[in-house]
Amino acid sequence: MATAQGRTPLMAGNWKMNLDHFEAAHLVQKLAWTLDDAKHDFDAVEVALLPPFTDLRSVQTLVDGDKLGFKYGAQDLSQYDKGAYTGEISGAMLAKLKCTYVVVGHSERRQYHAEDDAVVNAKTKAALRHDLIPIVCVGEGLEVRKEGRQVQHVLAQLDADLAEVPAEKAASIVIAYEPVWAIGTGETATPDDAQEVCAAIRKRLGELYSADVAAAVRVLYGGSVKAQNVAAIMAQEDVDGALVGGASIDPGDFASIVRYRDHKTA
Ligand SMILES: O=C(CO)COP(=O)(O)O
Repeated sequence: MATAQGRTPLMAGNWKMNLDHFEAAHLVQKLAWTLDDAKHDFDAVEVALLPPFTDLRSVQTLVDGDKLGFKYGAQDLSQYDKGAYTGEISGAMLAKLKCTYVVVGHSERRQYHAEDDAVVNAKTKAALRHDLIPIVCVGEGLEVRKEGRQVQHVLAQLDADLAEVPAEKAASIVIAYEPVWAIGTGETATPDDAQEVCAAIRKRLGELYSADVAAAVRVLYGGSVKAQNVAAIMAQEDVDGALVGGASIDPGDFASIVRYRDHKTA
């Protein structure tokens, strides 16, 4: 069952640099048991696991072998397809592991690895070359938010990150709005804050591409999403899912987030 807007909600767990491959297998199994107990319909609410690179093979083996219903992907990729780039992982390697998604331009990559919009754009195009769905992250820092320039800031990132991405590819992309000040801080954007920027992103996609592309693209919110706040955020018209950090490595918490439709909203 899609949202009222016809888009399938996506709950994506960004494990960040947590869990080795043993721990990954444990989490996947616990999550599978919990969701199976709740008879979760993966077609109604898609669930993506985004573990560290070293866990991907284990996650793939479990998910594919036991037909668990999860999608999975990586947290980053190289902008290059192959060659002398020590330490990098290519889109082709991720595609070979049957990854569906790859996160691009997470604020932690931008901040700690000096990835600018040109790099994020190159990585977005690299993902698309290998038929991976990029989850392109955008979001403002606290200073920008205090000045009330969040929409302007995020749209400038979006324009640059999607430069030269053709319309036929753009419809499959996922955009994640992650205000930097709300990541790992316990601070959550209010549902209205999330809606304001997610709606602006969708409007811009309409301007850059077409009304059809704008209507098709899923826009996620990320930043301290928890079982307690997810339903109110998901009730917003232009929010199609969540990119969850901390709460995604606890099977009970993440299962509860995935099952947000069971929650009572105040
Ligand atoms: O960065 C995030 C997901 O990519 C959000 O992290 P938290 O949910 O831990 O705030």
